[in-house]
Amino acid sequence: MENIIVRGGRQLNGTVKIEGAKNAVLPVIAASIIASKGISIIHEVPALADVQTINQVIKHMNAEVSYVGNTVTVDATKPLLTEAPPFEYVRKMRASVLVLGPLLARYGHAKVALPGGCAIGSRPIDLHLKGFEAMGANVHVGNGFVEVSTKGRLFGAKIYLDMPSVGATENIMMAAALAKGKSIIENAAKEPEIVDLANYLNKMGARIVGAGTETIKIEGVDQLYGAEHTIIPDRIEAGTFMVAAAITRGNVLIENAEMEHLRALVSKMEEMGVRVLEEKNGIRVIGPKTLHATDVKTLPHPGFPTDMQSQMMSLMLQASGTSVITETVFENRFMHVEEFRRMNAKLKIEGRSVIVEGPVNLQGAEVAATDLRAGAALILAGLVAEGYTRVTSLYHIDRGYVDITEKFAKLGADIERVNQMETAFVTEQDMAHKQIEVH
Ligand SMILES: CC(=O)N[C@H]1[C@@H](OP(=O)(O)OP(=O)(O)OC[C@H]2O[C@@H](n3ccc(=O)[nH]c3=O)[C@H](O)[C@@H]2O)O[C@H](CO)[C@@H](O)[C@@H]1O
Ligand SMILES: C=C(OP(=O)(O)O)C(=O)O
Repeated sequence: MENIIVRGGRQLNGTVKIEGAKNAVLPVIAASIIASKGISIIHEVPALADVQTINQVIKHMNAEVSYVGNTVTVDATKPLLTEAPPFEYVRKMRASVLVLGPLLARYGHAKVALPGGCAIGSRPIDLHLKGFEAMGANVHVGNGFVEVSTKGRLFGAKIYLDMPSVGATENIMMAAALAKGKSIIENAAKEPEIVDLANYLNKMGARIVGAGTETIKIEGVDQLYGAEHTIIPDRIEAGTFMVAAAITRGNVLIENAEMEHLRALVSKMEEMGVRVLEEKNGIRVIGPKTLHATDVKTLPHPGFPTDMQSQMMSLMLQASGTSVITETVFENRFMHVEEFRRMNAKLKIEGRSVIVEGPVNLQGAEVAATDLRAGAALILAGLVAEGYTRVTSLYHIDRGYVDITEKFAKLGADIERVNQMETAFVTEQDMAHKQIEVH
């Protein structure tokens, strides 16, 4: 089993290049199977475990998929199976449910293992299913599966989402693209990844307007075709490196980062005293001598992203004063608090908020990545902690970050990915002891 070991105290400087967005590429690859003619060529695909999983899912259904360099090519023109692979895949990655909309619209049937709960909350898919029902589908849930079917074509419908769910907006938008007539999604999610998916669907021949606003209008068409598309940069990977620059008081150019996608984070970082500059190729972040405390509440886009909540907590731990971070998107996304405490963090959970007392002298410790962003946040804390931090459960981090160790090392961090058996030390003292033994 592999771990990441980081020794704190190095300032990060230089340039880091941001990959294509995980949360954009997964729905785009899922959408590619809606094309009954032509192939799709998708560029800037990040080499993530989640990308391998979604590729496996659509391969299992009979799509031909190749992944060369950063380009995925999908040929879904052969008849597809409408039953997605077993729970194993949905357990690994909830985005597997995004094949429901395309299959239902193209074949009038889809069956997928029902996703279970996960470390950040229960994450139901009721809003996806209500949307399909409004378009005329029958929904059957039983024996751990969800099955959706319709006799003829789906028909266009007006769908109001109780909350602006990203996945529900995507699934409904894909299904509506091939439905008969006009659909309207109200209270739709406005994330940049929704816009990216709509742009790809429109290149395939769909007629979607309003993506990125709370009302999306979709005029259904009879057929969709493969198309070429380039995935937008990953705003959460960018945000993670922005925090890395700030927390180490470094100076880093985050290449490809899109200011427009990062407004909420930038404004909070500026409030904390961080300098954030828009440059031609991306965003430069310069860490201040003193970080100031602030309050943050996670919200659907354009609010502060829940996927940056744990990384922001790392930064708050270094800020002077009391910060409050409130999670409103997921009901259980504070698993990292216990891990931060192992590093000497002073954190108090009060309902959906965490009170952060800073600045604190973080101490290296063995900590587990409880989800992918928590894993990244623990590395960030490790960058400024005294001594060695060992981060375990790396499979979470690998779902969402390409070469994270190498990228941090290139910026000057003392960080290494090791086989657990090779290096048993976790603390400075242990390390020193080990060196004495060696000499
Ligand atoms: C692959 C992907 O793009 N993942 C992102 C996506 O997840 P995902 O699409 O799963 O997130 P949603 O926006 O759907 O979830 C937001 C909230 O709505 C609730 N909900 C959602 C659907 C539903 O049918 N019923 C329901 O109650 C969820 O439990 C959660 O509390 O958006 C989240 C919120 O920005 C991000 O954290 C994830 O990184
Ligand atoms: C929660 C996340 O992803 P997913 O929805 O794929 O679990 C994330 O990217 O932070």
